Amino acid sequence: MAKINATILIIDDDEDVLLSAKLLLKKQYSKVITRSDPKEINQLISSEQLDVIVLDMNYRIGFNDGKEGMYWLKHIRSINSNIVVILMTAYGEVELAVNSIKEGAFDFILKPWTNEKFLATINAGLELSRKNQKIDLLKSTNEVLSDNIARKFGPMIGKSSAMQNVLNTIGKVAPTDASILVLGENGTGKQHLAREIHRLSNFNKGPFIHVDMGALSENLFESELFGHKKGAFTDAHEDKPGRFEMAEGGTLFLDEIGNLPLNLQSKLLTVIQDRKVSRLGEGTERNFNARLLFATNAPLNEWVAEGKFRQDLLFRINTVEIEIPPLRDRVEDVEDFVLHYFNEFKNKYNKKELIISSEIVDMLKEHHWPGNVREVQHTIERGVILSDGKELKRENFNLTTVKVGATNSSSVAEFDNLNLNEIEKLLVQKAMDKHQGNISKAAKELGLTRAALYRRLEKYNL
Ligand SMILES: Nc1ncnc2c1ncn2[C@@H]1O[C@H](COP(=O)(O)OP(=O)(O)OP(=O)(O)O)[C@@H](O)[C@H]1O
Repeated sequence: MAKINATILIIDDDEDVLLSAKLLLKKQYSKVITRSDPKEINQLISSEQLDVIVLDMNYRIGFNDGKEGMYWLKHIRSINSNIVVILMTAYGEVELAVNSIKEGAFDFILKPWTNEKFLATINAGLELSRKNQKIDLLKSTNEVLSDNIARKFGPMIGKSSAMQNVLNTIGKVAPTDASILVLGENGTGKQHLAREIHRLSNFNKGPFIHVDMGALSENLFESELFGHKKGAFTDAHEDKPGRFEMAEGGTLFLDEIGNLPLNLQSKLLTVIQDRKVSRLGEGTERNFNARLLFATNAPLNEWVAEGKFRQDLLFRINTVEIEIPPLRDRVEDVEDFVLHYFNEFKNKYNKKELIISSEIVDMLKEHHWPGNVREVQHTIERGVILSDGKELKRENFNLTTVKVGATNSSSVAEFDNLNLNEIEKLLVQKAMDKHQGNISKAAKELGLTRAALYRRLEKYNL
């Protein structure tokens, strides 16, 4: 029979005990170390990858109060709480052993032991030790991934007075527990701001969990947000935590909150009020402790009046409301965005010699940017890719939408008599025609996510 790959340390001052334990365990496990003096623990913990330590409770002749065993148990746990400690105790010291479990021992083995029970206890301990190690690994992986995502979002750009006001407000509210509702058109940077609030908050050591309500189908909302128990519905093949649980100790960002169906709005309200969640199909409630942030580009106040959004929920989520102005209303920021993305993409596409003239920057400053910052990002990326000389040229950009200030341009005339919704509909239609219904290409051109474009197609019946 193949041995289990594990290192077990046994410490007991009785050489007979050590010998018989070693004879039994070495048939099962790849490495079994025995020591009679617990003082060697420190050195062994640093030199060996220990999975389980089996520790006697008493070491000095005549002493059987178990104090030494308890001391070493606490000591091991303070150095590495992933190592599973199993205590060995003689008949009559069971009460002591039970106390040791309160101090973090995994279990105890009564001397003299039966081999079967001894092995079963060690195997169970080993399983826990493996789980502890896996959790540690996942925590580290999670930290690296979160860091990578945060880097992808980059620095906060916005020297315009409008953005300075926004940043000033978040500086004040980020360290509080207040729920924040971020408003703004698509691509204005709502998620970017939510991440900045998380960074400045007291929850910044925890995860940032983003839920795009616009991308969830109606029957998935509940289980995504609150989790489910195995068997709660046909596809629930295993227990699964919801996003509320995943955000524990961090921030839960519910994006496009306006997309939450009415019946779930009341459930969300109860969860936020009680700060408790229960998984679908499960009776027990779990407390949650996470910062809640919300965002939408929907006119929630109008929706309340139309009965599409619950007023009590709106009051709960908008303790502080922050509106990010569209980019056309903070033209002072355009140049910084252009240069930021220009540097990013010329590095990415290995065009380090490429330059951008002030004429091109001025041209870009005049553009209306209906897709806001995301449109700048995509426009510059496309421009850098299409450029072939040393300098970005006008023709590398395909700016066909309204130009601010270009009063005699035909595109302005075309939009002159339309309201914002009609212009949006026209732009969406144009992009869809141009790309023959290809959602990804049209979304990219408009500076929208696919989900955001789908919502508009639905809204305008296109
Ligand atoms: N102030 C800013 N500084 C730097 N980058 C920004 C800023 N605002 C937005 N961005 C960048 O613009 C892109 C779009 O921003 P984001 O996804 O936060 O917008 P959004 O309002 O949440 O969009 P949507 O409503 O479509 O979900 C992201 O790449 C983001 O990093």
